[in-house]
Amino acid sequence: MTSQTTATGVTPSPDQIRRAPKVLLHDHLDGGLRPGTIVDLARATGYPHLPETDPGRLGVWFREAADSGSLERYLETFSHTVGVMQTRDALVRVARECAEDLAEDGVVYAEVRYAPEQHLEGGLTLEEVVEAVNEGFREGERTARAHGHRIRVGALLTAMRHAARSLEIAELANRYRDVGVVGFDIAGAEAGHPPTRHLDAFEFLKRENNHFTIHAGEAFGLPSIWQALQWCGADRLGHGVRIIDDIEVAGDGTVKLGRLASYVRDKRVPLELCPSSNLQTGAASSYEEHPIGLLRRLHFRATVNTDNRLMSGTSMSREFEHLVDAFGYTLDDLQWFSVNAMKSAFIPFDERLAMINDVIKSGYAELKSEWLFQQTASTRDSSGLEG
Ligand SMILES: O=c1[nH]cnc2c1ncn2[C@H]1C[C@H](O)[C@@H](CO)O1
Ligand SMILES: [Zn+2]
Repeated sequence: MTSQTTATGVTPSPDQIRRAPKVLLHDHLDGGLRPGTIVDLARATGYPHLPETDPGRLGVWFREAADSGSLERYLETFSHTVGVMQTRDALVRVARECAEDLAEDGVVYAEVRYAPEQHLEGGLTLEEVVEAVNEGFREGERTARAHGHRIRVGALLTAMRHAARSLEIAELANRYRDVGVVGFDIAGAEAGHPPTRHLDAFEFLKRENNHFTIHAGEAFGLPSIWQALQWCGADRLGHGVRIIDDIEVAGDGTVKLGRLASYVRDKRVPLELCPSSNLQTGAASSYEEHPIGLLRRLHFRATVNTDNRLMSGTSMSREFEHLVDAFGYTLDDLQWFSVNAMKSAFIPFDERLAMINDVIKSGYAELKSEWLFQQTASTRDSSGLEG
């Protein structure tokens, strides 16, 4: 694909997409390990259950096993990544590499989530887990900077929705809120595990003026989104893609929003959309048919995310590439998604504003101006003015 103009902007090349400043709000630490690191850690920690020990084949195994059409089967693959993340050293390394990989991909701000309760089998306490991951993120930010990339990473602490530790994890997130943790989440199989089972955790966080997102509207539809917003008070929706069920598009193209979809749009509720992940779990059937196209047109607060880079063999750049191919998005569209995501981050308003004005808008302006100069040069060449 080469860069070209459209009426509304510039269609970006893969290289421009990689260099564009990107913001990632929904990425799982235990869904983004490098295959080679999983093999190393399994060897170092004596984890005997890996389905493959060659990194290349292991990467393929994760993508294929996760490509099942069911969220429950998709989630089974995490037993191997979580299985090798049970020591302090493993957690520091995985978090450091996560920050490095995101920075290398042009992500300038990321909120990365994980469930501390899943990393206690080697004898770590919840606090030791959080401190190890924070240390890894700080190291990764430093090594990224040494390689010429700037990234800031905040952690979201996830509680598993089938378990009963959400209040404890919410309290943990609150204790570490000014030291690396920016919010809270619940994840895991959606059907049969409504978010309302965790009301005490959400009410605690609201009383503390803290932030949280909820995985909702992925495998289960509108009732899950409604509960997450109207019972639990979620600030953002993890996925939320099934809000599309409350939007009717008539044959003549007119669009009618139901009450819930109107609320989500009117209140600017951020949707943490994850296109590739949705294709694997069956929440969408192709990139072209993914609801993000309509949601972007209707000006929902849509954001683009990776969910699990290992299981989907993806990155932020690849997610953007898929959308550029499917919907003809321009640099202006990618900037719109990035600004939407930055507006929706859980860090303070003044810091979000500075990221938008001093990093994101200026980064996209630079990419757009590059194109302008290339065009000018080739126009002058072909007009013979240079001769
Ligand atoms: O897309 C998802 N939906 C629900 N749960 C998920 C998804 N991706 C990962 N998880 C779960 C599995 C991980 O072990 C856990 C914490 O990151 O979150
Ligand atoms: Zn997720």
